Amino acid sequence: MTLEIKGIKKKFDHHYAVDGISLRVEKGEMFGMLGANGAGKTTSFRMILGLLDPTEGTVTWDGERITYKRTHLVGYLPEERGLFPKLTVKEQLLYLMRLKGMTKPEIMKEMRHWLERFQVPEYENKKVEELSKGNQQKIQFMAAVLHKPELLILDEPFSGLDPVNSDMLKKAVLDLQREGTTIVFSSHQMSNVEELCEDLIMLKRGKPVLHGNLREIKRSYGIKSVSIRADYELDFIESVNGVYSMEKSKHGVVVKVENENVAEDIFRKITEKGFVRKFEMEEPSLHDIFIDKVGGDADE
Ligand SMILES: Nc1ncnc2c1ncn2[C@@H]1O[C@H](COP(=O)(O)OP(=O)(O)OP(=O)(O)O)[C@@H](O)[C@H]1O
Repeated sequence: MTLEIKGIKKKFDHHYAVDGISLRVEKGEMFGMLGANGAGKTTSFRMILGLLDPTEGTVTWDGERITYKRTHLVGYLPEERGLFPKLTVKEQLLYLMRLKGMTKPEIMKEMRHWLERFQVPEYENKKVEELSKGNQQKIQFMAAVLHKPELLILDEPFSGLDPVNSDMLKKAVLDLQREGTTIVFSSHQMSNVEELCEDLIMLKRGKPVLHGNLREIKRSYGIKSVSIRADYELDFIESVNGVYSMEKSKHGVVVKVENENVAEDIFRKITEKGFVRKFEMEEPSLHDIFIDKVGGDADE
């Protein structure tokens, strides 16, 4: 079972919100979709789910388009949360999950399982409007997973959650992946993406600017960060060719360099001056890569 996206584009009026995305996500994979606000993530999700027709290109799950007849195979946590505030959690989930083809006993069993898991069993008969935003999100998440979808699309699942709830949800997402669910999610929090996904795509104004395996992307990414500590003045490093920036920290300096050769050059120069207490090269964080690739479009 594979999610296969081939050359999708979506044009609104005169501009392309999504402009040529192709990717494959294999069964059981966790895939990250990144981009600044307005980059085209939600529009892509809607096309994957068949809620929006692509202007060009195709999306298939297990070789077929996702039409309303196949919605029981997919789960969706939309960015704009869409629960009915006046219904109780139970009424809400009974309504939504029946649309996915589940029976009442199945829904009740799964609902109680998830309410226990999220440590809110007492919410069953509470109205949604009585719950905090974070707890409403747990219910919305349940509405995306109760029917055990094969493909799960999560649009900003961790936004607005406190660290405890965020971890709880992360664990749930990882367990679903372990059970074989294929998951595509978006997040503006790069640490979540680093923690969860193996492969990702980064969008800028609807176009992919990076695509592939996270570890591979980091390894092959030119810019590295070098942390240096020595017993003498290091200001001269700033003027070495290929140095992007230098920041002083409590224990030395952190230098961003164009590539490994520049780091080697710096290493040679400082060892000529005397004893080096620390010289450590780090791969860039996804946050750094995001800022570099998406640049002015990001409001992070
Ligand atoms: N129905 C629509 N009609 C016209 N323009 C739209 C419509 N939906 C989205 N857009 C535009 O398409 C672009 C991409 O929007 P989209 O919501 O997909 O971005 P996003 O990456 O999900 O952003 P965010 O991180 O803010 O959620 C934006 O410029 C948006 O204004």
